[in-house]
Amino acid sequence: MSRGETVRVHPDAETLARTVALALLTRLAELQAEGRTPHVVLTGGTIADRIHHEVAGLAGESGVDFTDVVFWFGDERFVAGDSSDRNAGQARAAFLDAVGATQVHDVPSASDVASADEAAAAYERLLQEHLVGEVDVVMLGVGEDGHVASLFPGYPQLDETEALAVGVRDSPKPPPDRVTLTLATLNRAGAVWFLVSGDGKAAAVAEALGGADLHDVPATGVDGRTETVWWLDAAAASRL
Ligand SMILES: O=C(O)[C@H](O)[C@@H](O)[C@H](O)[C@H](O)COP(=O)(O)O
Repeated sequence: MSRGETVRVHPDAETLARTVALALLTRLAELQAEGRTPHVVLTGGTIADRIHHEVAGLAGESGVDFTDVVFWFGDERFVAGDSSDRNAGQARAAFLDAVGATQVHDVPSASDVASADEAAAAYERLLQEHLVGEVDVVMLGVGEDGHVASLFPGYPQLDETEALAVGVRDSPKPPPDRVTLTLATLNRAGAVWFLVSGDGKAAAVAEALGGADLHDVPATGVDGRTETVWWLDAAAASRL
């Protein structure tokens, strides 16, 4: 395990989602109390969606000013802007609209630009323009194959060292065309939170925490500068 890496196990997905939502709201409130504008990188996926809904339910009592939080996406499915597959659309529906977030940086869609590479280049420019300093919290779902964002085992994007965001073709998880932040960008975060639920992920979690090669288990390649937390339910932790 890296410096500052912790594992937090909760009995089930529901408790996990509620706990992560509360932790996020607490972190945002603390950062704002220090006079900072928090930057958060969101992820797609099922457990993230549950967490997002919990955030919407709990936001009112949190004291967080969501107009003063900047949201980014760790990856995006390269589909039409109005597709229900878009991580951005799902996050808006789950909580961003409900909490009144106004600073949400979407990855350009297939309705805006011609290719995932073009969308990635545009997102990189946005990051360069609006991301001063580091991201405060990066949230990452983890696939059964150990992928995070759209960084898949054996794929060349894992070795990208210059670009902040890159296009992905032939993704093993549909849809095939995607945009992802690179490891270099994800590793600029103060806190990295892995969000993992279900026994289908147990082997990937055990391998990542066991120090697998990042080309085999991409989650191994991401570490927060001050904190890396594996938020798990009991099923995802069952092989630890
Ligand atoms: O766009 C996506 O699909 C993702 O951002 C991806 O990295 C996701 O977070 C994991 O695949 C976990 O997804 P599940 O929680 O649905 O398994």
